[in-house]
Amino acid sequence: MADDLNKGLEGVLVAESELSSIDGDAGRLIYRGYPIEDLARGASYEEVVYLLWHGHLPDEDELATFTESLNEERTVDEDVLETVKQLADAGEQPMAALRTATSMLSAYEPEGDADPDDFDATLRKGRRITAKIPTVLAAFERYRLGEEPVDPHPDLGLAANFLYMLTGEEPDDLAAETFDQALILHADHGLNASTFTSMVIGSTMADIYSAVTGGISALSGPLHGGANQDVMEVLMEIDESDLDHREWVEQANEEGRRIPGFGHRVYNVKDPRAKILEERSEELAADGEDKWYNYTTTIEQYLSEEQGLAEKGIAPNVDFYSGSVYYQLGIPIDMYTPIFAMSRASGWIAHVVEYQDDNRLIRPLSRYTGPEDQEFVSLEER
Ligand SMILES: CC(=O)SCCNC(=O)CCNC(=O)[C@H](O)C(C)(C)COP(=O)(O)OP(=O)(O)OC[C@H]1O[C@@H](n2cnc3c(N)ncnc32)[C@H](O)[C@@H]1OP(=O)(O)O
Ligand SMILES: O=C([O-])CC(=O)C(=O)O
Repeated sequence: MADDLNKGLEGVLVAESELSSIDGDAGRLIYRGYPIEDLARGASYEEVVYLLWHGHLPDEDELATFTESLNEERTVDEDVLETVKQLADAGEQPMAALRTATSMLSAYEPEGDADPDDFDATLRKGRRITAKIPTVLAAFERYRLGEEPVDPHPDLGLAANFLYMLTGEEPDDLAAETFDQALILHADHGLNASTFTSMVIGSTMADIYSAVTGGISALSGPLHGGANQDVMEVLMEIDESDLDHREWVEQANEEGRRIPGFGHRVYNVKDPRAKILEERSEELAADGEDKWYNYTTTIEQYLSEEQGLAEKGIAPNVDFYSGSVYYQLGIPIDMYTPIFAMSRASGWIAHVVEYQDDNRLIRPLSRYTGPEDQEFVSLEER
């Protein structure tokens, strides 16, 4: 066993989890047994977070209490906001600003001294993190526009409140519902790279702020959460190019460029979340500008069928359609990956608590391929 090399831990089973399950051949995703389609259409993000953290869908009283407790935690300490402003003024990327601010939030955590195996306390901390991330991100956006942050709206849910704090205006129902759905779709996805990162950190019995900060770091890369921003940038590059979008993709292919938003370690068919986001993108396009939706569908058709990617099991992932959805909601492009983090934080927290409850330090092996028996030579004689 120790001699088998599994680069990228591909196909390696390292944990048991009751949180989410993916059937990569059927294109099926469930959270605690509920199909993602049902949750996206019927639940709110708050209900899904409750489901992930507490094991069942909340009844009305449970949801009201949970929502109120999240809403009460939305305010962020002035010191953290001051740092967020400094980061915005310095031109920091929003994902990096979120990483720094999330780490700083722990200094203002009222239960900072709680034992790491006090899982109720960890979930309360997780609630504070989940409630404050949207406030941090919206404040960052306001500061870099030279404006003051907008205070959280006590009567709006997490999704609508984020859009409100970003723009100062209450979103319409379509925007609020679409964004809420997007958050549900991104909340959890098995042992993806950022969740695994959080779990590795959690397996040392480190605190949840460290685990979430690590998750944000892992999510930022272009092979993972960073792909949603890349998709939109590709669509804009196509829009500005003299080539039509099929020719552009053909040329990119010849240059060996990978199209972001395609391919997945687990799915061999179209990601079920991409299907839902495609529908939302179409709906938003019918209400406004349709070129982004048209680009994505034509590119999907071209790559999947004419370039044969579908046959090779390379299909659109969740990031392929989220970019055009967020663009149509008026969200700045470099906020797309932070929004992914805003949602996925709930999944990281759920996995860390689940894993720590039956913890085993995560510590794999590497095969040494360096030299043996080197003769040490002192610095003066080298
Ligand atoms: C939320 C998420 O994290 S979803 C993923 C977001 N990331 C992206 O969208 C970035 C683009 N996609 C990729 O880079 C990859 O598909 C990954 C990293 C997501 C998954 O990759 P892996 O499981 O490691 O697959 P790997 O990179 O080995 O690719 C397997 C084959 O598919 C091809 N392939 C993978 N992605 C793409 C793509 N976007 N476009 C064209 N071909 C691709 C590879 O060239 C390779 O082909 P080959 O076997 O002929 O060499
Ligand atoms: O599961 C993965 O490898 C990538 C991921 O986070 C997702 O698709 O949501």
